[in-house]
Parts: sequence; structure tokens; C-alpha cells
Amino acid sequence: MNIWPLTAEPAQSVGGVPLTELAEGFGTPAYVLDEEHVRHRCREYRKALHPHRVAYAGKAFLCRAMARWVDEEGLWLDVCSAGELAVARSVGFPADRILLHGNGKTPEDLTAALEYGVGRIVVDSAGEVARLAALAGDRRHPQKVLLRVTPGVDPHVHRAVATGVEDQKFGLSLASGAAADVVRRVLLQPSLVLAGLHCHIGSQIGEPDGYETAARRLVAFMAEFGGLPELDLGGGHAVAYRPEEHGLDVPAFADRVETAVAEECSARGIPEPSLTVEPGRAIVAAAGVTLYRVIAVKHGARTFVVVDGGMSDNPRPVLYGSRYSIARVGHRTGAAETPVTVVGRHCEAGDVIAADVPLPADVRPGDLLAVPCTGAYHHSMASNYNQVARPPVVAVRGGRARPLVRRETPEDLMRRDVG
Ligand SMILES: Cc1ncc(COP(=O)(O)O)c(C=O)c1O
Ligand SMILES: N[C@@H](CCCC[NH3+])C(=O)O
Repeated sequence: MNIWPLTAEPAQSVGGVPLTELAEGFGTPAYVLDEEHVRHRCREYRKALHPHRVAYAGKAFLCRAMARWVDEEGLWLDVCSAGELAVARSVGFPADRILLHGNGKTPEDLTAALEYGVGRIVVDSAGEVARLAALAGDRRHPQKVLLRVTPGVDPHVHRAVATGVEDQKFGLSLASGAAADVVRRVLLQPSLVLAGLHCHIGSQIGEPDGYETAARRLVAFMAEFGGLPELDLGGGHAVAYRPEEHGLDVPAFADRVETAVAEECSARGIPEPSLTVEPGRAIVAAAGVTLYRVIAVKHGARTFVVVDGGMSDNPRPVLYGSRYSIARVGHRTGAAETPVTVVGRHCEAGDVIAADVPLPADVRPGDLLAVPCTGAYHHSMASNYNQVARPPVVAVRGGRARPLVRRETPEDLMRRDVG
């Protein structure tokens, strides 16, 4: 499966701009983002899910330009903090197409969301109902809310991202009765309207089965209350990080869940809810490529290729054991490929970008490397470990490059150090 952006010449250019030129112009490490690819994925999702809602999950990657693209393509936006909301607000993203998530929303998150008038707030705990109701009481219109329910579905993914199972911090358990209790609480609040139910069963889910089970369980639960207008099935749609992998087949997924919801509603005699999905990774992951410069090559028990980034720009291998492929950019020497382990510059032995990946045997300091499929949960999860400044995000389109987020500087980092 192709894991490079739509407009890429793999390992050579993206959006008509040579990767070597991008590295020279913007330095390394750098995140490159294919605007066409992002827009194309937004359109594919809207088409596959029509007439339902598609909300882009901003946690995967958000900046002002991304929010604009998502708005222009007619998607909703899922935010999960006042910070993400501020980005959306700064570009005038329509409030009625924003959903606020969070298992620990702060008073600032809730106030900002109510002030801006977001379309939906997804309630995640019993205590949140009274807090939100009190804050929403001052407004002219009641706030539409969804309830995040834990449907008890195991999507068979890494434990850290299996969020549909009972034993975890997100949502309200269906099995224990916590969800039913919170439905009753919401229905008692005149400042809140229960628009529907939500679930998000996990990440990197490649098959629709778990979604179908969750949808059926949530519809059955809705039927206890005579049905509800909306069912939000969250995100978590898998993408291929390496050529031998496959992502979720989105049209097939849409078919399966639509059929399941229709069957379940008809069996229970309730009206069909409209659906919402919240893909993040599946919109933006494959649009991104990270560029690194090789700093050192060390031969020993294995060959380590040390690059000028690492776990501060890509924490996913450390967090989830994620695997990537990697390519050398530019000169082709005809050297045979050999397995190497590409590691970062941080003070952690586990700071690996890609273990046991093939690279030309003559890889050497100064070479440029490109890692595809790094558009989601890279920039948004980047850190300043070892006081390393975060890379820029550069958008490419039609042969032109423009910075969306500039490279952090040592001054940026020092500015917060006020002691
Ligand atoms: C509630 C919710 N919606 C959507 C997403 C987006 O997930 P993904 O980027 O895997 O599609 C997440 C993150 O996993 C989430 O927690
Ligand atoms: N951040 C994760 C997954 C969790 C997404 C948010 N619920 C990743 O990189 O894969």
C-alpha cells in the first residue's frame, strides 16, 4: 500500500517540491505536509459518510491553516481543550460545527466552549453534568450534549489506545449502569439537551467489526430512552504506516455501521439517529513526511544511524512500539540495502525512530532521510525534551512551500524560564 502523500514522488518530492530543497530551505528536522492530500481525504470521508457528519479530530494535528482547510472542506472539528478551541476560533471556524471532548475538562475549557457557542459538548462524567449545567444556565439557548459511553468492545489494538473496554478512564460504562444514571441527570437539566450518544473504541482499528458491535449496543441503549437524534462513533480508523499494512476501508466501514444502525433501530422501533465519525489520523497521517539529517553512523552489534531529531518529534515508537519505514533522499549510489536502526539524538536508549529498516549500506553523515506517514500525532505530541526546539511544519502544494508553523528557537524555549 502506498504510504506516501498523494502528490509525492516517493523519497523525492511532495507537492511538486523536492525534499532536498525543503531541507535546505527550512532546515531539519522538518515536518512536510501535503495540502492536497489533506483536502482529498476530507472529501473522501464526506463522500463515504454522506449525509452524516464528519468531524476532524484536531488532536491529530492542528494549526490555523489546518483548521481553515477542514472548514473549507465542510467538516466539523473535534477539539479537546480551550487551546485547540482557541486555534479554531482564531480562524473563525464556525462554532456550530465544533464538538468539545475531554475526560477532564477544566472550567476554562467549558467556559471557552460555551462562550464560543460550540455545537456539541461530549459529557464524560457524572460530575460534569451539574458543572456544565450551571455554566450553561446563563445562556439563552440550552447546550446540546452527547454522552460518551464505554460500550465494552475490545478492538484488539495496543492497550494504551483501547478505549472501548470497561477498565479505562474514558466514558461512562454501559454495563455498570453509570451511563444510564448520567442520561437521567442530563434529562433533568433545563440548560442541557441530550442530542445523542458517543463512543470512541480505540485507535488504529483496521476492521469494522468493533464499530458495528459498539453501534448496535449504543442503539439498544438509546432505545431505553425512546431513541435519540445522534450517534457519534468516534475515530480510530487505521492507516498504513508501512507498505505491507492496510488502513480501514472507509466506504466498507460506512456501509457496515449504517446497515447495523438501521437494522437495530427497526428491530427496536426507534427512529434512526444521524451518524458522526471523528477521524484524525486517517485524514492527516499520510499527508505528512518528516525530514531528518544523518548526524552519525555507528557500526557494532547492529548499525545505528543517528539523526538530528528523535522522540521529541516522534514519541510514537516509545509510547506504542510503532513501526515506520524510512528512505534516503537524493543521491542514488546503487549501494545494496542493509538493515539499520535509525535512532534519535535524545538521552534515552529507547529513542528509536525505526528499528531494523533497510537503508543503503553507504548511508553516511549529511544524508537526508524521509519518514512517511508522520502527519498525525507527531507535531501535536512533540516535546522539548533535552531543550530541543520543535521542528517547523511546512505545507506544500502546486510546486510551492510555505511555513505553517515556524521552527522553535532557543529564545522561544528560554522565554518561559522566568526564575
Ligand atoms: C474522542 C476521540 N475522537 C476521535 C479521536 C481520533 O482518533 P484517530 O486519530 O485515531 O482517528 C480520538 C483519539 O483517539 C478520540 O479520543
Ligand atoms: N496519540 C495516539 C493515539 C491516541 C489518540 C487520541 N485518543 C497515536 O499516536 O497513535
